[in-house]
Amino acid sequence: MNANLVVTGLTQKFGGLTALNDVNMEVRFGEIVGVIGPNGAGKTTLFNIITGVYQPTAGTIMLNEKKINGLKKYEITRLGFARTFQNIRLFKQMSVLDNVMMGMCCRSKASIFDNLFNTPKKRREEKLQEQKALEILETMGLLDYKYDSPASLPYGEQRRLEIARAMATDATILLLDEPAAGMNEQETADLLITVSKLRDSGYTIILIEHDMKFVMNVCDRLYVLNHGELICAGTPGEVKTNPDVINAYLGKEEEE
Ligand SMILES: Nc1ncnc2c1ncn2[C@@H]1O[C@H](COP(=O)(O)OP(=O)(O)OP(=O)(O)O)[C@@H](O)[C@H]1O
Repeated sequence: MNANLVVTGLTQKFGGLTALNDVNMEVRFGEIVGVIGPNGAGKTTLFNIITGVYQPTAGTIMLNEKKINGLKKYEITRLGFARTFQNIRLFKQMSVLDNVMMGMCCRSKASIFDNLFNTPKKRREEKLQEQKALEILETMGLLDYKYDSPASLPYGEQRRLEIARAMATDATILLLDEPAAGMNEQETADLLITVSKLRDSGYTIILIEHDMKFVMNVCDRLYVLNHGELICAGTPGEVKTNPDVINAYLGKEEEE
Protein backbone atom coordinates (compact mmCIF):
# COMPACT_ATOMS: atom_id res chain seq x y z
CA MET A 1 0.00 0.00 0.00
CA ASN A 2 1.29 3.47 -0.84
CA ALA A 3 0.90 4.85 2.66
CA ASN A 4 1.88 8.39 3.54
CA LEU A 5 0.90 8.56 7.19
CA VAL A 6 1.98 5.51 9.12
CA VAL A 7 1.15 4.96 12.78
CA THR A 8 3.03 2.09 14.40
CA GLY A 9 2.62 0.56 17.84
CA LEU A 10 0.91 3.64 19.23
CA THR A 11 0.27 3.39 22.95
CA GLN A 12 -1.06 6.08 25.26
CA LYS A 13 -1.32 5.62 28.99
CA PHE A 14 -2.92 8.06 31.38
CA GLY A 15 -1.76 6.84 34.78
CA GLY A 16 -3.21 3.35 35.12
CA LEU A 17 -5.54 3.74 32.12
CA THR A 18 -4.43 2.57 28.69
CA ALA A 19 -6.32 4.79 26.23
CA LEU A 20 -4.55 3.29 23.20
CA ASN A 21 -2.67 0.03 23.05
CA ASP A 22 -0.27 -0.84 20.22
CA VAL A 23 -2.37 0.73 17.47
CA ASN A 24 -1.22 0.51 13.85
CA MET A 25 -2.73 2.56 11.06
CA GLU A 26 -1.89 3.68 7.54
CA VAL A 27 -3.42 6.51 5.57
CA ARG A 28 -2.68 7.22 1.92
CA PHE A 29 -2.92 10.74 0.58
CA GLY A 30 -6.27 11.37 -1.02
CA GLU A 31 -8.21 8.89 1.13
CA ILE A 32 -11.10 9.38 3.50
CA VAL A 33 -10.34 7.21 6.49
CA GLY A 34 -12.81 6.79 9.33
CA VAL A 35 -11.95 6.04 12.94
CA ILE A 36 -14.90 4.53 14.72
CA GLY A 37 -15.60 2.77 17.98
CA PRO A 38 -17.78 3.04 21.07
CA ASN A 39 -17.42 5.92 23.56
CA GLY A 40 -14.06 5.94 25.32
CA ALA A 41 -12.45 3.74 22.64
CA GLY A 42 -9.50 6.13 22.23
CA LYS A 43 -10.48 7.94 19.02
CA THR A 44 -9.95 11.50 20.25
CA THR A 45 -6.75 10.44 21.98
CA LEU A 46 -5.48 9.23 18.60
CA PHE A 47 -6.25 12.66 17.08
CA ASN A 48 -4.61 14.38 20.04
CA ILE A 49 -1.42 12.40 19.50
CA ILE A 50 -1.34 12.93 15.73
CA THR A 51 -1.75 16.68 16.21
CA GLY A 52 0.93 16.91 18.90
CA VAL A 53 -1.33 17.57 21.91
CA TYR A 54 0.06 14.47 23.63
CA GLN A 55 3.39 12.73 23.24
CA PRO A 56 2.62 9.00 23.06
CA THR A 57 3.82 6.61 25.73
CA ALA A 58 5.16 4.39 22.93
CA GLY A 59 5.03 4.10 19.15
CA THR A 60 5.75 6.30 16.17
CA ILE A 61 3.89 8.43 13.65
CA MET A 62 5.63 8.88 10.32
CA LEU A 63 4.63 11.33 7.62
CA ASN A 64 6.35 10.50 4.35
CA GLU A 65 8.84 8.40 6.28
CA LYS A 66 9.72 11.22 8.70
CA LYS A 67 8.89 10.84 12.35
CA ILE A 68 6.47 13.52 13.49
CA ASN A 69 5.65 12.49 17.04
CA GLY A 70 7.73 14.64 19.33
CA LEU A 71 7.10 17.74 17.21
CA LYS A 72 5.29 20.73 18.68
CA LYS A 73 1.65 21.41 17.75
CA TYR A 74 2.58 24.39 15.54
CA GLU A 75 5.21 22.29 13.73
CA ILE A 76 2.60 19.65 12.96
CA THR A 77 0.26 22.38 11.69
CA ARG A 78 3.06 23.57 9.38
CA LEU A 79 3.35 20.05 7.98
CA GLY A 80 -0.25 20.38 6.77
CA PHE A 81 -2.40 18.90 9.54
CA ALA A 82 -5.52 20.68 10.76
CA ARG A 83 -8.36 19.51 12.91
CA THR A 84 -11.86 20.32 14.02
CA PHE A 85 -13.28 19.48 17.42
CA GLN A 86 -16.29 17.61 18.75
CA ASN A 87 -17.67 20.82 20.25
CA ILE A 88 -17.90 23.84 17.98
CA ARG A 89 -15.10 26.33 18.67
CA LEU A 90 -15.84 29.43 16.62
CA PHE A 91 -15.08 33.06 17.45
CA LYS A 92 -18.61 34.34 17.98
CA GLN A 93 -17.69 38.04 18.01
CA MET A 94 -16.08 37.84 14.56
CA SER A 95 -17.65 37.49 11.13
CA VAL A 96 -17.66 34.21 9.26
CA LEU A 97 -14.97 35.60 6.94
CA ASP A 98 -12.77 36.69 9.85
CA ASN A 99 -13.12 33.25 11.43
CA VAL A 100 -11.64 31.72 8.29
CA MET A 101 -8.92 34.39 8.10
CA MET A 102 -7.99 33.61 11.71
CA GLY A 103 -7.06 30.14 10.50
CA MET A 104 -4.40 31.73 8.31
CA CYS A 105 -2.55 33.51 11.12
CA CYS A 106 -0.19 30.55 11.54
CA ARG A 107 1.05 31.07 7.96
CA SER A 108 1.52 34.84 8.18
CA LYS A 109 4.87 36.17 6.94
CA ALA A 110 4.21 39.65 8.35
CA SER A 111 6.54 40.73 11.17
CA ILE A 112 5.48 42.40 14.41
CA PHE A 113 6.59 45.66 12.77
CA ASP A 114 4.34 45.01 9.74
CA ASN A 115 1.42 44.29 12.05
CA LEU A 116 2.01 47.30 14.32
CA PHE A 117 2.35 49.80 11.51
CA ASN A 118 0.02 48.14 9.03
CA THR A 119 2.71 48.30 6.34
CA PRO A 120 1.97 47.78 2.61
CA LYS A 121 3.38 44.24 3.00
CA LYS A 122 0.83 43.54 5.73
CA ARG A 123 -2.02 45.03 3.67
CA ARG A 124 -1.00 43.00 0.59
CA GLU A 125 -0.89 39.83 2.65
CA GLU A 126 -4.31 40.57 4.12
CA LYS A 127 -5.79 41.10 0.66
CA LEU A 128 -4.44 37.75 -0.52
CA GLN A 129 -5.69 36.06 2.63
CA GLU A 130 -9.15 37.53 2.15
CA GLN A 131 -9.22 36.29 -1.43
CA LYS A 132 -8.26 32.81 -0.32
CA ALA A 133 -10.75 32.84 2.55
CA LEU A 134 -13.54 33.78 0.14
CA GLU A 135 -12.56 30.87 -2.12
CA ILE A 136 -12.69 28.48 0.83
CA LEU A 137 -16.09 29.84 1.87
CA GLU A 138 -17.33 29.28 -1.67
CA THR A 139 -16.05 25.69 -1.67
CA MET A 140 -17.84 25.10 1.62
CA GLY A 141 -21.07 26.75 0.41
CA LEU A 142 -20.79 29.53 2.98
CA LEU A 143 -20.06 32.57 0.82
CA ASP A 144 -23.50 34.14 1.39
CA TYR A 145 -22.82 34.20 5.14
CA LYS A 146 -19.42 35.91 4.91
CA TYR A 147 -20.32 39.03 6.94
CA ASP A 148 -22.65 37.25 9.38
CA SER A 149 -21.86 36.21 12.91
CA PRO A 150 -21.19 32.45 13.20
CA ALA A 151 -23.84 32.26 15.93
CA SER A 152 -26.54 33.28 13.42
CA LEU A 153 -25.72 30.34 11.10
CA PRO A 154 -27.78 27.15 11.08
CA TYR A 155 -26.02 24.40 13.03
CA GLY A 156 -24.86 22.45 9.98
CA GLU A 157 -23.28 25.59 8.53
CA GLN A 158 -21.43 26.28 11.79
CA ARG A 159 -19.83 22.86 11.55
CA ARG A 160 -18.91 23.50 7.92
CA LEU A 161 -17.34 26.79 8.98
CA GLU A 162 -15.09 24.86 11.35
CA ILE A 163 -13.88 22.78 8.42
CA ALA A 164 -13.38 25.97 6.39
CA ARG A 165 -11.21 27.39 9.15
CA ALA A 166 -9.16 24.21 9.28
CA MET A 167 -8.66 24.41 5.49
CA ALA A 168 -7.43 28.00 5.87
CA THR A 169 -4.29 26.83 7.63
CA ASP A 170 -3.15 25.49 4.23
CA ALA A 171 -3.79 22.01 5.50
CA THR A 172 -3.65 18.98 3.26
CA ILE A 173 -4.66 16.49 5.96
CA LEU A 174 -7.92 17.29 7.74
CA LEU A 175 -8.80 15.52 10.97
CA LEU A 176 -12.50 15.95 11.61
CA ASP A 177 -13.81 15.01 15.04
CA GLU A 178 -17.49 14.07 14.66
CA PRO A 179 -18.24 16.44 11.78
CA ALA A 180 -21.84 15.23 11.46
CA ALA A 181 -22.66 15.37 15.19
CA GLY A 182 -25.93 17.17 15.82
CA MET A 183 -26.72 17.54 12.13
CA ASN A 184 -30.12 16.71 10.69
CA GLU A 185 -30.48 14.24 7.84
CA GLN A 186 -30.27 16.86 5.09
CA GLU A 187 -27.23 18.55 6.66
CA THR A 188 -25.50 15.17 6.97
CA ALA A 189 -26.25 14.33 3.34
CA ASP A 190 -24.84 17.73 2.25
CA LEU A 191 -21.75 17.18 4.39
CA LEU A 192 -21.19 13.82 2.75
CA ILE A 193 -21.08 15.49 -0.67
CA THR A 194 -18.76 18.24 0.58
CA VAL A 195 -16.32 15.84 2.27
CA SER A 196 -16.20 13.67 -0.87
CA LYS A 197 -15.50 16.78 -2.96
CA LEU A 198 -12.68 17.78 -0.63
CA ARG A 199 -11.12 14.35 -1.07
CA ASP A 200 -11.51 14.63 -4.85
CA SER A 201 -9.79 18.01 -4.80
CA GLY A 202 -6.74 16.49 -3.08
CA TYR A 203 -7.35 16.61 0.66
CA THR A 204 -6.67 13.61 2.84
CA ILE A 205 -9.37 13.25 5.46
CA ILE A 206 -9.36 11.30 8.69
CA LEU A 207 -12.62 11.48 10.55
CA ILE A 208 -14.10 10.27 13.79
CA GLU A 209 -17.82 9.75 13.57
CA HIS A 210 -20.64 7.97 15.34
CA ASP A 211 -23.15 8.35 12.49
CA MET A 212 -22.70 4.92 10.89
CA LYS A 213 -24.70 5.68 7.76
CA PHE A 214 -22.46 8.69 7.08
CA VAL A 215 -19.26 6.76 7.86
CA MET A 216 -20.17 3.78 5.71
CA ASN A 217 -21.07 6.00 2.76
CA VAL A 218 -18.22 8.49 2.85
CA CYS A 219 -15.13 6.55 3.99
CA ASP A 220 -12.79 4.60 1.74
CA ARG A 221 -11.46 2.64 4.71
CA LEU A 222 -12.17 2.35 8.40
CA TYR A 223 -10.26 1.63 11.60
CA VAL A 224 -12.26 0.37 14.54
CA LEU A 225 -11.10 0.93 18.10
CA ASN A 226 -12.53 -0.65 21.21
CA HIS A 227 -11.13 0.01 24.70
CA GLY A 228 -7.93 1.36 23.10
CA GLU A 229 -7.37 -1.73 20.93
CA LEU A 230 -7.55 -1.75 17.16
CA ILE A 231 -10.06 -4.52 16.52
CA CYS A 232 -10.57 -4.18 12.78
CA ALA A 233 -9.37 -2.31 9.70
CA GLY A 234 -10.87 -2.52 6.25
CA THR A 235 -13.39 -1.20 3.79
CA PRO A 236 -16.84 -0.25 5.10
CA GLY A 237 -18.16 -3.53 3.65
CA GLU A 238 -15.52 -5.57 5.49
CA VAL A 239 -15.97 -3.72 8.76
CA LYS A 240 -19.76 -3.97 8.72
CA THR A 241 -19.64 -7.75 8.73
CA ASN A 242 -16.68 -8.23 11.09
CA PRO A 243 -17.78 -10.24 14.17
CA ASP A 244 -15.48 -8.30 16.57
CA VAL A 245 -17.00 -5.03 15.42
CA ILE A 246 -20.53 -6.33 15.76
CA ASN A 247 -19.68 -7.59 19.26
CA ALA A 248 -18.10 -4.27 20.30
CA TYR A 249 -21.20 -2.33 19.32
CA LEU A 250 -23.77 -4.86 20.49
CA GLY A 251 -21.88 -5.37 23.76
CA LYS A 252 -22.07 -1.63 24.33
CA GLU A 253 -25.84 -1.62 23.79
CA GLU A 254 -26.24 -4.46 26.26
CA GLU A 255 -24.19 -2.56 28.91
CA GLU A 256 -26.44 0.52 28.51
N1 LIG B 1 -6.14 13.65 29.31
C1 LIG B 1 -6.64 12.52 29.79
N2 LIG B 1 -6.37 12.10 31.04
C2 LIG B 1 -6.87 10.94 31.52
N3 LIG B 1 -7.67 10.12 30.80
C3 LIG B 1 -7.98 10.49 29.56
C4 LIG B 1 -7.49 11.70 28.98
N4 LIG B 1 -7.97 11.79 27.70
C5 LIG B 1 -8.71 10.69 27.51
N5 LIG B 1 -8.72 9.91 28.61
C6 LIG B 1 -9.40 8.62 28.77
O1 LIG B 1 -8.96 7.80 27.71
C7 LIG B 1 -10.02 6.97 27.22
C8 LIG B 1 -10.22 7.23 25.76
O2 LIG B 1 -10.79 8.54 25.61
P1 LIG B 1 -11.07 9.20 24.20
O3 LIG B 1 -11.61 10.57 24.48
O4 LIG B 1 -9.88 9.11 23.35
O5 LIG B 1 -12.22 8.26 23.65
P2 LIG B 1 -13.17 8.45 22.39
O6 LIG B 1 -13.14 7.19 21.63
O7 LIG B 1 -12.80 9.70 21.67
O8 LIG B 1 -14.59 8.61 23.09
P3 LIG B 1 -15.88 9.47 22.64
O9 LIG B 1 -16.49 8.78 21.46
O10 LIG B 1 -16.76 9.38 23.85
O11 LIG B 1 -15.42 10.87 22.35
C9 LIG B 1 -11.24 7.32 28.08
O12 LIG B 1 -11.34 6.37 29.11
C10 LIG B 1 -10.91 8.70 28.62
O13 LIG B 1 -11.55 8.93 29.86
